[in-house]
Parts: sequence; C-alpha cells; structure tokens
Amino acid sequence: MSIRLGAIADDYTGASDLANTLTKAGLRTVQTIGVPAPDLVLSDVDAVVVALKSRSIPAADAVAQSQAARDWLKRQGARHILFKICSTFDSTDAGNIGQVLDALRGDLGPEAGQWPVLVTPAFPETGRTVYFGNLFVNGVPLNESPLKDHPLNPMTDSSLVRVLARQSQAGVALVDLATVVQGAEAVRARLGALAQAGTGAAIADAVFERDLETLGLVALEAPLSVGASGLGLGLARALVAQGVSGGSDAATGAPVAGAVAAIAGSCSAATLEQIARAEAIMPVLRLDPEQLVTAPDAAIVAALDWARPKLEGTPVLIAASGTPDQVAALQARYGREASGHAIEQASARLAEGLVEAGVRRLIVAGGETSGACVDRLGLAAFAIGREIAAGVPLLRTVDHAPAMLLALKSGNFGGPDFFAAAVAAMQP
Ligand SMILES: Nc1ncnc2c1ncn2[C@@H]1O[C@H](COP(=O)(O)OP(=O)(O)O)[C@@H](O)[C@H]1O
Ligand SMILES: O=C(O)[C@@H](O)C(=O)COP(=O)(O)O
Repeated sequence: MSIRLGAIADDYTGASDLANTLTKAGLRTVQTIGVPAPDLVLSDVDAVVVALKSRSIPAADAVAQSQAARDWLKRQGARHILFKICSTFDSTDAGNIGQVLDALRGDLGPEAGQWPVLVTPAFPETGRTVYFGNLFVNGVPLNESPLKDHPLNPMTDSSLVRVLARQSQAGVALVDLATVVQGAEAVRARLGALAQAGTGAAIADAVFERDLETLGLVALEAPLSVGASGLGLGLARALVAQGVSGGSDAATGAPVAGAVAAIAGSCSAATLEQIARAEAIMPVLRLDPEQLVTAPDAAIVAALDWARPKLEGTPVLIAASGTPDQVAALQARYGREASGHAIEQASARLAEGLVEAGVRRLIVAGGETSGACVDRLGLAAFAIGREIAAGVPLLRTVDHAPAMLLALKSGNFGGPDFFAAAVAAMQP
C-alpha cells in the first residue's frame, strides 16, 4: 500500500516524538530504525518515520543516509517528506540540518526553485516557539536556555535564520508571524516572492498550534519540509482534513512482563532533575563518566553486577549523566566527541547486558544514547503506544523476539517524575 507522509528523523528519540504526534493526530504510523529491509511489510500505514542517528555525524554521511531514507519513503508512495530535526535545532556550523536540507532540495532538480523549503522547529506543546526567527525554549531565548550547555551541540545563537545560513547554501529568509497569522494564502504569497528572489529556505515563525496548522497545509503542497513535531502536527492535521485515515489508535498488544530498567545518558537540566527524583522510588547507580571513557569494561561489569540481583524486585536506573561543569571537565580531558562516543557505547553495552539479564521493558534518556542502545539491541521497528509525556510514547518492538517495550526520551522532555511515569506506563 501507499503511504501518504514520509519522515526522516535525525535521531531515534526525535523519531518516536514525531511518530507519537502523528499517531495522536490520527495517522497510522510506524517508526523504523534506519532504512528498512526490502522485506518489511507495511499494511494499513499512513506515515512512516525512518529513524536515523545522523544528527552528530559527519555531514556527508548524514546526507547519504537521509537520501537513502528519502528514496525508500518515495518508493512507498510518500508524496511529502518531512526532515524531522530537533525542536531546539540541535546542530553545529558543520551541520547537519543545512547540509541535509540542501541535498534533499538539490535532488528535486528544477522543481526546487518553486519551493523555498519551510523550516520550523516550533513545538508549542513542549514550549518551543519561534518569533522573528528566534527560537524560544519555554520563553527563554535558545542561547540562554540549558541548550547552551549541550554536550554535543551547544546552541549559542537563537536566530535560526543566522544558524541555518551558516550551514546551508540555499539562501535563508523569514516567514514572519504577521504573515503566518493571515493564513495559508499569505504564506503561499510570501513563499512565492521568496522563490522569485531565489531564496531556497524559509524559517517560519510559529507560536500556537494554529500557526503550525497553516504551515502544515502549505508545506504539504511542496515535496519537502524541515521541522520538529509541531510541523508534523500541522502536516498530519492537513492530511486528516483531506480524508487520510482519521481514526488511529495507539498500538496495544499483549502485555510484556520481564524486568524494568532505565539508562540515562542525557545531561540536560530536565534529565538531571528526573534522575534525582527517581532516587526516591528506585535504586539509582551513578556511573563514573571518566571510568566509562578510560576503563569501560570494568565499569560495565560492575554496573551489571550491581543491577542483576535487584532486577527481580524493582526497576533500576543507571546514569552516566553529569552537570555542565562535570561534562566540560571531562571534555577538556578527553575531547567532546571522544567522551560522548565512549559513554554512548558504554550505555549501549549496558543495555545489552541488562536485556541478557532479563530486562524486557527499557527506558533510555537521551537521543544519542537511545540511538546507541537501540542499535546495539538490533531492534528494527516500533509500533507506537500510548503517550507517557509530551513527545514520549511507549514503543513496542515489531517482529522481535522477545517482545519488548521501550521509552526513548529526548533529554529535554518529560516532567520531574518522568521515570516513575514511564515505569507505570509499562505495567502489564
Ligand atoms: N557525564 C558525562 N560527561 C560527558 N558527556 C556525557 C556524560 N554523560 C553522557 N554524556 C554524553 O552526552 C551526550 C548526550 O546526548 P544525548 O544522549 O543525545 O542527550 P540529549 O537527548 O539530552 O541530547 C551523549 O553523547 C552522552 O554519551
Ligand atoms: O524535537 C525534539 O525536541 C525531540 O524530538 C528531539 O529530537 C530531541 O532530541 P534529543 O534531546 O537529543 O533526544
């Protein structure tokens, strides 16, 4: 069967966030891990989100993987492709949002000139709004928010027109809120004028969901857009209004028993608070991040020895996460990429060890961390279950024995009691 919407997500938590939004809006949605094998059978599916781990890899690799995902989605019939980026625009001047946008747009050939690509990370449900091209996180300019201290993509400029212009050759302009609130016709007119001027990409302001509905309607008329779950919401609502699906239920299935464990690799302010709160309800092991870099084998053996005897009686949480000062100190000693990569790989090996020890319900906090864990576990696709917190659905493995439930949490998402909520949502 033909799908109507294809999405390429640049990380796994972002993919499940988008899949959650599309499902809630009424599209029957599947999340795949990477470009699916040719034998994956899709039936009764309106939207597919291909999850890549391409946010913090060399731009050329991100481009190649995104093009492969786009080609697969188009073969499934997708007429519109959403490149799902982070609602906090996580990227560096080296990429990868602009470079992937340029490549996907370039592949459109002469058609590209008609369509400046709409770009907006706005996601009001989680406090991300864009005004005059500036991104606000819960009312705080991006460069003053906790994202300024992100271990891999510190965001130090809230002007997305400037940020994207440093990454893209497309020529970047703004569709301002005054235009968006006038409705779809005004946005079309603005994009038409930008196309005439040779502009290839437009950051679109959006503060409320109705702004994203307008943008989704217009974006759907073009082959490509770039945004976070808010734009996904707009696209989904436009499709549902056109009669696509309109009756999706989150996936249910046989209860999954087996031990429950959580791994945290996000160093976001939200996750640090969630870990502290989890200490009141479950055993929490705080790993020594330096040991994870210098002597990971010993650290992993010790952590699994700590966890195994507890798993039968209680969920456990194992956290590498550190404060901005601790992260900065580790990075000064071992380098940003090397320490991030080493800790991700150690987290992935812990996930594998926990599953070998009987864990069937796994919570992971952190996008890159989730990517590393899911890859190590060899999971291919997820059905989308009920929402645990805004942007975080319960995931059920597809075609995987034994069946597992997962929650892949973006570092920034979830309330202070997220771990308790996730454990409760996984109860049979
Ligand atoms: N204590 C630490 N010091 C330095 N880096 C860390 C530490 N703990 C985790 N990391 C790394 O920080 C990065 C967090 O990124 P990610 O998992 O994507 O979280 P988020 O969802 O908050 O962006 C990962 O590369 C992870 O390995
Ligand atoms: O759009 C968002 O904020 C999320 O879907 C997302 O992409 C989060 O990324 P991480 O914080 O790296 O998990």
